[in-house]
Amino acid sequence: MTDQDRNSGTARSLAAAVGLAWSSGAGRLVVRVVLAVVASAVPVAVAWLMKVVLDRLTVPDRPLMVPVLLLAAAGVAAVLLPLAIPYADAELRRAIDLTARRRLYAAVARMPGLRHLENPRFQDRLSLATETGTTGPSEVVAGGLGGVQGLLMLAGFVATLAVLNPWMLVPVAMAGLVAMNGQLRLSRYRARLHGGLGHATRREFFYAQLLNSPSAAKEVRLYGLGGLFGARMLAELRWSNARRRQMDRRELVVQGLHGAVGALVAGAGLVWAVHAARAGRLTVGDVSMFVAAVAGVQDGLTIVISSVGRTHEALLLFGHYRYVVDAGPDLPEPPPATRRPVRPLRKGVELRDVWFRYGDDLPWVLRGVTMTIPAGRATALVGPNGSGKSTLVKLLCRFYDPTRGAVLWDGVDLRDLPVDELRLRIGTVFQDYMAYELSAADNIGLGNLTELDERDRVVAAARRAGIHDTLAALPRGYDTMLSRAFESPEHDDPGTGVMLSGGQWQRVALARALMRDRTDLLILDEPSSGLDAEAEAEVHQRLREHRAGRTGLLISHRLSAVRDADAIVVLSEGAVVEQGDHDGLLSAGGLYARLFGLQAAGYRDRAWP
Ligand SMILES: Nc1ncnc2c1ncn2[C@@H]1O[C@H](COP(=O)(O)OP(=O)(O)OP(=O)(O)O)[C@@H](O)[C@H]1O
Repeated sequence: MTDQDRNSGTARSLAAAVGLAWSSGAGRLVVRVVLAVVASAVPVAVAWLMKVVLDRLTVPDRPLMVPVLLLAAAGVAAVLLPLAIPYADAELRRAIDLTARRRLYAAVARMPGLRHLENPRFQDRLSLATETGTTGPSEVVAGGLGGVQGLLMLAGFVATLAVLNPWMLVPVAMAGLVAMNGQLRLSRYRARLHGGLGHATRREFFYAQLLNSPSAAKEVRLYGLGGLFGARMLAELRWSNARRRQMDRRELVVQGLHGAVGALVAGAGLVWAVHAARAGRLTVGDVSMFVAAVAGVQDGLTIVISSVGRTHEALLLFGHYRYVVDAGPDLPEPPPATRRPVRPLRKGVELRDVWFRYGDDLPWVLRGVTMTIPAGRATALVGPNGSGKSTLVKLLCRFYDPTRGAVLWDGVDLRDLPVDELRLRIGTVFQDYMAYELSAADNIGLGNLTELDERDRVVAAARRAGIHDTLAALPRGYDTMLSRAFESPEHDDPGTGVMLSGGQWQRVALARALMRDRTDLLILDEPSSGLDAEAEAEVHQRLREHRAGRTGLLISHRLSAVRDADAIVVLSEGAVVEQGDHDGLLSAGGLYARLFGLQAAGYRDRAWP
């Protein structure tokens, strides 16, 4: 990246950050600017008033009351401003943070697919955007206002110094320029460091979560993984600390040099002022103001330099936020010319020579899959681990587009259909379904937001999934929290939360998908893997009744569950290797027959002691 690109990127980030601050609360921003201006004027005013008071003190009968009263007023302002400014900053920060988060999460929610979210590089930038990006604009504003305040104060004292001894300005300005350059380099280095730490920080967080999470606790304890994960977490932390230490040392050197040069300049100035006063060229008031002016210039420079550094660094980090917010959708919208409404499924969903891989540098997962899920029929998809079944589900829900080939809804390419309309017509139980730490009713109702609060619909879905009796018997029925993570202070209240078993959770997830029973396509990816034999048979019986006349795609490794499907498609290494009904596939003697034979033998022939 050239310096020019970098500068224009920083300028765009600056404009975006200020725009965001303005739209979050113009009034608060104006108040904060006024406070910055007043805060910069107070020290200059105090220095001048002090000079006036001292000079008048040495001459009898000169009126003193007005400058003394003004000095007292400036003193009150000097006490109140350091309290008011952090308060105004915090108010501004809260408002900006709210807007920044709203925009960030809206941008992520606007990504209809999974390509961005499943990309580790995007995840790194997203975690940086979440961690530092949302505070970026308030940092930019606070840093910018600090800079304005420092600059105004600097201007006042520079003018004062110019009146007393213009030559003093030369070393002061040189020391300032050197420090400013050092600070800019430091902030660029610090932002690069933050960017480089993103991955290590995520790994560290990942290990910390494993050590703390109740869901990982069983394996962590049984396999004695605590020490290993702890050591790996600390290794990530040590690695990040080493880089942070390097940064701190650079900062120490640059800021130490700046401070030493500043102190030398101030010392030399003081020697000159004392000599000039002795020689009668300066009054006592002049000396007092000179000392205040040199200190003020140094302070002003320090404020400007650190504000520039802080703003610059915040802008560079804000770049990650802008990257995520501006990333745009990860699936192309259908162009208006070819965009078609999603009609109820009449013929079926067809995959036509579908090839797919997750990235250009990754292997093919689907290799020329051609198959049809006919409307009103139950189709089963089976195949060994890693053969691409769940990936195919992702394409059906249009989380990804095929790399080659097409998925057609009644002959219309999914890419020509509005994705949100399409998804309203699909109900899915994913293999890695979610267990929301919410109430039982919410866990089911989330499957259809328009009916979230319709208890009878929620109960009907729970009945179909065979989980109604369990949920109705909970301490607060459907309003019981399915989690103990947010236990209320009334610890002995059993209604605060319960834990479900794996199979019960699976039924809840199934009920969630069944909330969309008016949809056209029901996809069940391993819906019964956690159920006991009786429960599985019962759920499949219910699903058979529910499926009657509907379009369904059932994925299961338990071939007994798919044997009565209208058609069974067998996938192996990303390709369809056979399809037909259960009897036809058995007599064909291919992969399906072999897998079915193995499972059946497992039940039949095992000799138990
Ligand atoms: N997000 C992803 N990024 C990269 N590769 C992926 C991703 N998801 C899945 N894969 C790869 O795609 C291949 C197929 O995975 P998929 O989950 O579709 O198989 P499956 O047939 O559902 O397997 P199983 O029966 O074990 O559930 C695997 O090799 C897997 O590593």
